[in-house]
Amino acid sequence: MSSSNPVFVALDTTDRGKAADLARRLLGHVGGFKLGLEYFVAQGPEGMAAVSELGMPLFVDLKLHDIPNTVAAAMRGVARLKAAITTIHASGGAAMIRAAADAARDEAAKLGVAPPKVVAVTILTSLDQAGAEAVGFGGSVLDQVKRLAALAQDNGADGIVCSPLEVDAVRAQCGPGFTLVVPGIRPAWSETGDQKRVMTPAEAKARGADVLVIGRPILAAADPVAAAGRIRDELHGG
Ligand SMILES: O=c1ccn([C@@H]2O[C@H](COP(=O)(O)O)[C@@H](O)[C@H]2O)c(=O)[nH]1
Repeated sequence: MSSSNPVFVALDTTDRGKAADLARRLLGHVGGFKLGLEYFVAQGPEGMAAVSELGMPLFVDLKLHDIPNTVAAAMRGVARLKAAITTIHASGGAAMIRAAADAARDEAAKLGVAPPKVVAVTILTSLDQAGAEAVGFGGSVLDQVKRLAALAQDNGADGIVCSPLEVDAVRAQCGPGFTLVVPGIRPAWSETGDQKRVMTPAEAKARGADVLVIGRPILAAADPVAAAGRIRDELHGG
């Protein structure tokens, strides 16, 4: 990941021209680009290339969650996109996590490229305690995130996705080499929207997040480049 700028901007759009234009404008202001399911469904692999050809690290956020055989096959396709980071759901279970991690590494080796970091989504940052309980996660959100982080780490994942609120506890549990990808980032000047477990970029970074995923605070700003610059300044203590 970019050591100087941990921000991956979530280019959440279905529009290839808009994604590529924003990515071009944000070059040098963020550390990488994240493209998700809405973009992939609309634009496919060619649409991903329209952003990856700009040369910045690409985060392919498809949150795969299926039986191990299906996830492994899909993960081979993700590796062919030359993603730097990609996601699965930790709740897919041990065998699914292992299949995803093995497939990513195996396909990348065949292509002679670096494998994507396979990171496992724990509890979505749009869920609060009540929301997590409603889908059947018992105990505190923090305990569930720690449990899923251990499952992911034990089965070959490179890291997890969690909210900034869990970063220090997961870091203590999983150690320095485990990649913590953190959405739910909200500068003090931005709206929370549907995110429930949030923190500012500087707070999340100080707690030990490796990658800060930021969408609407940049995308919905009147001037996305200025918003990205403001976040970068805040991360440097400005
Ligand atoms: O738990 C999760 C996992 C993924 N995301 C993704 O991050 C971005 C956040 O966008 P904002 O506009 O900054 O809220 C978005 O692409 C989500 O799909 C997440 O928010 N929480």
